Amino acid sequence: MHIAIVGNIGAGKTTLATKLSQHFKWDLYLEAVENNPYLKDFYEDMERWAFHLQVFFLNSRFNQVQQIQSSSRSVIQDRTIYEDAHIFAKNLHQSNLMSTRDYENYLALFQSMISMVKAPDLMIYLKADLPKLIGQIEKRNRDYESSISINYLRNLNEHYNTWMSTYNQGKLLTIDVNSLDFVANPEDLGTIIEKIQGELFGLF
Ligand SMILES: Nc1ncnc2c1ncn2[C@@H]1O[C@H](COP(=O)(O)OP(=O)(O)OP(=O)(O)O)[C@@H](O)[C@H]1O
Repeated sequence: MHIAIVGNIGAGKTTLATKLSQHFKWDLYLEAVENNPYLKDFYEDMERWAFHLQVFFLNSRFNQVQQIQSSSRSVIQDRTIYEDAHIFAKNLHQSNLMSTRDYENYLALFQSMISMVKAPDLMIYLKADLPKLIGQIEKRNRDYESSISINYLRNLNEHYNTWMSTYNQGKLLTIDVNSLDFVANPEDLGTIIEKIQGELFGLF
């Protein structure tokens, strides 16, 4: 079984994925952040590094999906290959930070790869408004994320809402995390676990 958590920067995907993997004894697949050779440069100059970063993420996510698909164990994945293309690359192109030539080249590569990718059995969308996202990005205080603008986050959120409203490739559970704190409040985590159980094992 393949469960994936999707959502904007700072939505809390990594934290929730870690907690769910412990609770359900699922294997955990995180994003390659520490050894990403482009992320820091990208945040300093998006236009210069957009294409390089997107190709890196696409390849790393594709490798991850292949591992997931060949595993016989249940897994939880932090962010999907769909978000790279439908959210991040699309936004960079629309914001004139990636040229049409590079974007089309990227999309052709994505199309070749996606034909080999099976959608997750359950997708969990962590939906958060800007104040929540900003608060969590500030709290974790990663050096390279200090240059993220409100506008960038807002655009990404709009892309998320558009993409999620048309997603039809599998089960989707949307969780509004604006007023939840699944780190400080165990009952908030309990509510989320119940919802997931309902989706995965419920009768209807
Ligand atoms: N395709 C992409 N294009 C641009 N930036 C990306 C892409 N995929 C991931 N990132 C960025 O890489 C970093 C990954 O960090 P991390 O794995 O902690 O995820 P996150 O988005 O911050 O999620 P969360 O806070 O919900 O766990 C973030 O700054 C994220 O936005």
